[in-house]
Amino acid sequence: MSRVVVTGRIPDAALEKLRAEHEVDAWTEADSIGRDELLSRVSGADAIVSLLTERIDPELLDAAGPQLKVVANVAVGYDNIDVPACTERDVVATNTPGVLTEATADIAFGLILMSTRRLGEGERLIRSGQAWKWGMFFLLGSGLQGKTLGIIGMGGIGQATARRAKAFGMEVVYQSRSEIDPSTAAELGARRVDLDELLAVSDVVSVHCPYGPATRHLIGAEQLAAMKDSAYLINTARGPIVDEAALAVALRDGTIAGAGLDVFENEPQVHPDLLDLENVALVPHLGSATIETRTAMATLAADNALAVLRGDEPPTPVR
Ligand SMILES: O=CC(=O)O
Repeated sequence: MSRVVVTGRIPDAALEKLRAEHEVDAWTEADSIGRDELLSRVSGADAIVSLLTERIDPELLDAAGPQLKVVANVAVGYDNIDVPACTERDVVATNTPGVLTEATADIAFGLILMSTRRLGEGERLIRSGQAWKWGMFFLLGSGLQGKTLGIIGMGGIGQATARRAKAFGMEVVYQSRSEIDPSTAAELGARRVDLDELLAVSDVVSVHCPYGPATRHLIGAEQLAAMKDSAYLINTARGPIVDEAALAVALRDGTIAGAGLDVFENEPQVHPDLLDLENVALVPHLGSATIETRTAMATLAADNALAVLRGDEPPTPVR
C-alpha cells in the first residue's frame, strides 16, 4: 500500500478508486488547502493528486521526499507544475486531456454569445430594477453568421470550439504550432494563418493555447490594436496569456468591441478596471465545471496515479 495525498476535494468515484488500492489522505474542506498544511501533508507521499490551485514546485517535491513517484494533476493545463523539477526527481507528471474538451468549448462558445449578444448587460439591467422595454435599437449586439472566428491554439479544445463555430455559420482560421489533421481541417473548413493575419481578419478571437513563458502576454496592447475595432476577444485558456491591464484599456477606448473571460491573470483576483466595464463578460473559471466532466477528470487523474504506483505507463503523462 502506498500513501496518496489528494490536495483538494474531488468526486467520490475517484477517491474510491484510490482508496481501493492505497492509503489516501484527502483534503476535504471547502476552502483550499493552505501552503503550510500542504507541505506538511505531502511528507512521505508516494503519489500526489493535485488541483490546479496548488503550486507543485521544488520546495513541495522535496517536502514530499524521494519516494514520490507521481503528481497527477486534475486539469489539462499544468502550468502549476514545475515539470523539469519533477523529471529531475524521477517523478512522473500527468494531466487530464480529452475529458474536458467539450465542456470547455461550450464555455468558450457561451462567452462568445454572452459578449457578442450582450447577455450579461441585459441580465444586469433587469436585475438592477431599471425600467426597460423592447426597442428597435435596444441592446443591439453583433451576429455570428458569416463572421470569422480566429482560434489561437488548435488542440482538442480549439477544434471543438471550431466545430461549434461551423454550426453557427462562421468561417474559421487558426494559429497553431502545428498543422492539424487535414481531414479535420477540411471538415471544419479551417485555414491555418499566422497570428498577424488571424488578428486582422477575425471578428472573434478565442484563445486555446497552453500557458508558459512563450505565451505570457501573447495578447497585449499591440495585438489588441491589430484586431478589428468591431472584434471580440475570448479567453478560456489561462489568464496570463492576455495582458489584462492592456485589455481593460482596449475595451474602454473602443480598440476592440468586447471580451469574454473565464480565466484571469491573478486568479481569483480580477483586474479592477474590468469590473467597471459593461463590454466584458466575466465568469469564474467554469470551463470544465460540469458534474460529468469533473468526475471524468478526477477519475483519469486517479487512473494516472494508480498506473504509476503499479509500475505501469500512465494513460496521460505530460510530455
Ligand atoms: O483550467 C482547467 C484545466 O486546465 O483543466
